[in-house]
Amino acid sequence: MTERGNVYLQKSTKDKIEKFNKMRGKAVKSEEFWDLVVITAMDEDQRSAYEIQITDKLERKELPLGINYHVFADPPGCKIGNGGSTLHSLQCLHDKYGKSLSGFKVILIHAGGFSQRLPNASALGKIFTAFPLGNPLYQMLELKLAMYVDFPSHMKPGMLVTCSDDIELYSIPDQEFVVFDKPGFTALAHPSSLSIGTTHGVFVLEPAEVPTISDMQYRTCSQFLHKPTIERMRKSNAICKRKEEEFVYTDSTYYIDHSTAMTLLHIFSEISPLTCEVDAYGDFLQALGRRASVDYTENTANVTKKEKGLVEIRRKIFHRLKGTALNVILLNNSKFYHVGTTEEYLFHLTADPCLRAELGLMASAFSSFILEKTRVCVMHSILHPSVSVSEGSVVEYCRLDANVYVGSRSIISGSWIGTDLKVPSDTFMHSLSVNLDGSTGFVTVAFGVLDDLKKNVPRPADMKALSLFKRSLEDCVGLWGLCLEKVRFSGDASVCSLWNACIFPVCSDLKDSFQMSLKMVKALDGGNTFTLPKNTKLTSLQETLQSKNLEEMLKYRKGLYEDILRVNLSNSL
Ligand SMILES: Nc1nc2c(ncn2[C@@H]2O[C@H](COP(=O)(O)OP(=O)(O)OP(=O)(O)O)[C@@H](O)[C@H]2O)c(=O)[nH]1
Ligand SMILES: C[C@@H]1O[C@H](OP(=O)(O)O)[C@@H](O)[C@H](O)[C@@H]1O
Repeated sequence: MTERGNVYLQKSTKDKIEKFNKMRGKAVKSEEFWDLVVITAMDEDQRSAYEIQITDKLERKELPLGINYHVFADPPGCKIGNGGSTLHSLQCLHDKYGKSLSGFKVILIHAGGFSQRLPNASALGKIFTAFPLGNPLYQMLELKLAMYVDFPSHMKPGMLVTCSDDIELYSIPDQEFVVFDKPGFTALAHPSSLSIGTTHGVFVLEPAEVPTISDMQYRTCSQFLHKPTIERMRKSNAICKRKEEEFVYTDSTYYIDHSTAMTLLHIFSEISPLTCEVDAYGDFLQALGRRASVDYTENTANVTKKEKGLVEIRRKIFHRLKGTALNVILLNNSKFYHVGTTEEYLFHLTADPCLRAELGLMASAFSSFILEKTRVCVMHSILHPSVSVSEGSVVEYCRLDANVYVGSRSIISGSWIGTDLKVPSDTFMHSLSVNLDGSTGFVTVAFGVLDDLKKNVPRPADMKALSLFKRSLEDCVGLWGLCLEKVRFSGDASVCSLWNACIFPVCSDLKDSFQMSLKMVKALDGGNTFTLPKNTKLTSLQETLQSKNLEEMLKYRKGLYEDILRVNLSNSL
């Protein structure tokens, strides 16, 4: 992107944020905003957690008022993916609004799933991930609504489909608008490197009627490739060139008009109840365009679980959608950010100067303490003035007592860190509240920031192959004085991973919980020894989420909120 492009991008992003800020806590006119904001959840439990948070946000005047916010849970049973959830949400909307849906502009934000790659969002949801900007503090939901704030007034009734772990920034010429008025699908497209293209959707464009270079172009797509290899991009003519530099146009968010939404609803009636994951990108967009071919339906390389019936369902979707237009809006001065892993989260919130400048991210947002450093991120937290947070780290929803030290590239979330404690670098620690036999307990999970929570082995005896803080899990449990054979994995015993390893103590106090887990972490670097007290109840992150005490976690955040307001008020006097 040129320097001039960058200036436009920053200005345009700032304008959108300002526009959205004016809508927060105010009743909006129907023309200027969405008629319905719909968020999807994986199950009823997640739905109620999201609903409570939306209600609290409306009360705190963090969101525009006067429109309907809905949270729809996926039906019970197998995971249906964001495509299945799109279909199910359409059904819920149709059941609720009937014919009047044909007049509504809807934004559908997918937020189901465990967020295993960004586990500080597992309990309360990725869409409620805090970002260091705004007053009141933004979460991903506000960021999405702000970045798309110009869409509803230039859109025909229909639905904008988006996920909760990506952000798109764009600028277009003054007096022009992103217009969604065409039948079929209309997707936003961003110039990206070929390597980004391998992990997202890539558009193959029909030749332009009149070749022009502009910040925004309306084009047609002949084929959509999902997570293609570079070789495939080349073979399919997906690669474009500007000043000798190769790039591809990748996907993010897309719009469907009302009549296409009804086609999807019809498809749903033919394939429900769903017994497999359907992808809103791979399974819908690959069926579109003149050159779409059924071949992809057999390719299950990108599918997490290869359930029976998947290929058949994909084929049905393909045949029903074939012939539907795939329009693309090339946003040539735009950026796509994915914030769905701990690595991406740390980079964009601390190290990345681009997103910081574009969104105006702060080092310290809605917290009791202003940090001098720029490459850190403290949000919704109370820090004693003697605290030190090293560069590259994020602290959110925490209390840090006197002389606490946090090393670099660490994530601390929802915790209370007692006086004089030192958290090593590259450490992820997240405290959660649980319901235990009628009383409240606390669990602080701890991982290396780059540990893979999804990697699994078939038997507990194979835990040597799982790596925690660069040590094998087998070594770790030995260092904590645990008997190898007694280590439990919650849930499905044939899938043993860091996600379901019952290695974290349940404590009766939040501060003690952090301290005990920190001792375990420190025992792993050889510096300190630590043996878990006999009869300590141990649990996993998976099990903790199943028995999470939502009220307690939200109460803790609310307490912090009130204390921060109080501290900041007294500091300003
Ligand atoms: N409602 C619903 N949303 C989903 C489902 N699968 C994925 N999503 C959403 O689609 C988007 C992309 O999915 P992923 O990045 O795989 O989300 P995830 O499963 O939470 O991520 P990890 O556990 O970290 O791999 C996210 O916004 C998810 O919330 C689903 O089965 N139901
Ligand atoms: C924004 C979307 O991200 C998806 O990836 P995941 O978040 O599902 O990993 C891709 O699969 C889609 O093609 C699209 O790019």
